[in-house]
Amino acid sequence: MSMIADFYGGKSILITGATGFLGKVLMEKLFRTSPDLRVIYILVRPKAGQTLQQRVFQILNSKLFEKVKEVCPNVHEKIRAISADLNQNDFAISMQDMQELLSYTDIIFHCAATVRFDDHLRHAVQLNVTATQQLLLMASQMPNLEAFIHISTAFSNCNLKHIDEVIYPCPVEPKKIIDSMEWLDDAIIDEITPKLIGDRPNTYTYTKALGEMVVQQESGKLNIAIIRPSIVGATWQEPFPGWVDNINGPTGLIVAAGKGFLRSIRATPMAVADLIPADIVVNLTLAVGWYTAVHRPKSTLIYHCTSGNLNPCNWGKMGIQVLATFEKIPLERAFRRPKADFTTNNVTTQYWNAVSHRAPAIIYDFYLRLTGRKPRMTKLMNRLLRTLSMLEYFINRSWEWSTYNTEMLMSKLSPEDQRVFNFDVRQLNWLEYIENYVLGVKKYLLKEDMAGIPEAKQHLKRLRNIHYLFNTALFLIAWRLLIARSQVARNVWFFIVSFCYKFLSYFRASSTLKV
Ligand SMILES: CCCCCCCCCCCCCCCCCCCCCCCC(=O)SCCNC(=O)CCNC(=O)[C@H](O)C(C)(C)COP(=O)(O)OP(=O)(O)OC[C@H]1O[C@@H](n2cnc3c(N)ncnc32)[C@H](O)[C@@H]1OP(=O)(O)O
Ligand SMILES: NC(=O)C1=CN([C@@H]2O[C@H](COP(=O)(O)OP(=O)(O)OC[C@H]3O[C@@H](n4cnc5c(N)ncnc54)[C@H](OP(=O)(O)O)[C@@H]3O)[C@@H](O)[C@H]2O)C=CC1
Repeated sequence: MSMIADFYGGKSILITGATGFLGKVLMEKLFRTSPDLRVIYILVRPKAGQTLQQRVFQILNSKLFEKVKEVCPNVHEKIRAISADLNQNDFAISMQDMQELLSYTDIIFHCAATVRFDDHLRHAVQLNVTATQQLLLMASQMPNLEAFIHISTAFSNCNLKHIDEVIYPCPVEPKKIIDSMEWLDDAIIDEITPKLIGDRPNTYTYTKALGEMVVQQESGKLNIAIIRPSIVGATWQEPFPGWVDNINGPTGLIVAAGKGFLRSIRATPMAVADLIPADIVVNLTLAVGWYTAVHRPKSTLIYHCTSGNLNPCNWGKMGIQVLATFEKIPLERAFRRPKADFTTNNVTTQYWNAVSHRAPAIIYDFYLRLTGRKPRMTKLMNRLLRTLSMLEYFINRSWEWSTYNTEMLMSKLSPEDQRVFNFDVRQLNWLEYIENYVLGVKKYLLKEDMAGIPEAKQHLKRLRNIHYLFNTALFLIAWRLLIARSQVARNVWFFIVSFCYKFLSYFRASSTLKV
């Protein structure tokens, strides 16, 4: 009998960010392990021309929720989508919905955030700080609330090398930042952003750190915990291996490598790749929800959900396994054969960017133009290079995260809960996980059919032949130009040709003698 699954039975749970990558995996696990929960309220905004209902319908009818429908056939009755925009005052929730939320919510999982690294500070503060503050205010008016679980990131203090499960204060108080965002204009905000974020690489990590401070300051009498996952990757085991549906973190680069766009990446192969599968994050989150509500720790506990100190993998190992998987199971219609390498300094990075990224894009766009089509590869390549430059900070450094609270929690779980809500990253086999991750990218993100693999392999063979042909032509042109200009080159060429001729004459003579 799982105590955690039992705990969520009959509960009304509020999830923000439920339409996001982590939010969906969280909802799925909740429904699957506690089908008798009362309701899951999700705060959703209409998006991309879809109504709330259409968004929920799409989620519930996705592959991710197939198992849920077997154990919880009335899942659509247990999910209550509430129209909300976290950028608005009171989240633009109707009075009636607000009343329902305040009266019934037992547990809150706050996952919503902007995870864009380059978001404007005003927007990042609004979502990652102000919205968190507003949600805490709402929570403080909920008479039945048992726990408030805030999802942060292990990189909120990435300016430090060793990070403990504590909140590190930022120099400027979050309240001051929130206030100033109201009256400063965009130009001034742009100017002060580098000063405010200091030695953090982007507005995302900075505002997530401010968000944690707000949680600490506004906790009041609430029962709160903070979870800090590192780089969340595809699922490891549940509901099935390799599920992923967005291009954040390493996923976008895996796609780019598989399609042959990404040929070189500035990374330190030995730096720790602190990936953590989404299902591990979700299992820890649910265990933390249970522990916080039932054991009511005296202070706000922070849980690191990281892999580096317990079962480290590095970018080198990951990169090799990604490419090895693409050898066996290539993506369809690749631009070039998947072949990439790490560079370690600025000069080689610039060189390979010019030779392996920009030049092929220009040549391909030239070909598109010649054939009357719209050029697009240069634009796409510039986007990839920009993304690479944004991610570089995280793939050239290693961090140490202590995991005392996470390990303490593991020891408090019953053997059954340790099995059902497994967040022990030591059991993960990286090579197997990465292979499933790559397969998941192909199947669930790109929605490619496995039946297309032979054709994808054929396509790669054609690309290889084009590559050989192109290189031979390039060599011959270069050589021809050299011969025309240099006596030494002409002499070498004469020597090679006469050597080959003599070699062939010798073989012809000896085979004639044998006959
Ligand atoms: C020896 C062998 C070597 C072999 C090497 C090769 C193997 C390769 C594998 C190795 C990989 C190593 C990778 C390491 C990556 C490390 C990542 C570290 C991240 C740590 C961060 C901390 C973790 C967190 O807490 S946050 C969560 C992570 N957040 C992110 O990842 C967000 C990052 N992204 C951004 O900030 C932006 O997207 C940005 C700035 C990078 C690019 O912005 P831009 O405006 O240029 O583009 P977009 O508009 O954002 O998107 C372009 C395009 O993509 C579509 N899109 C965007 N997001 C999504 C999405 N979530 N889902 C689906 N589609 C998305 C978007 O619609 C655009 O499409 P269009 O068609 O052009 O409209
Ligand atoms: N992915 C990762 O690698 C990591 C993530 N995290 C943290 O985990 C949490 C979840 O991240 P993840 O699932 O990857 O992120 P996603 O970008 O996939 O999801 C973000 C969620 O927030 C919602 N949201 C954004 N803006 C608003 C708004 N104005 N009103 C209502 N909802 C909004 C999105 O809704 P919509 O669908 O409408 O856009 C979406 O549901 C975040 O707090 C993030 O900081 C921490 C470490 C690593």
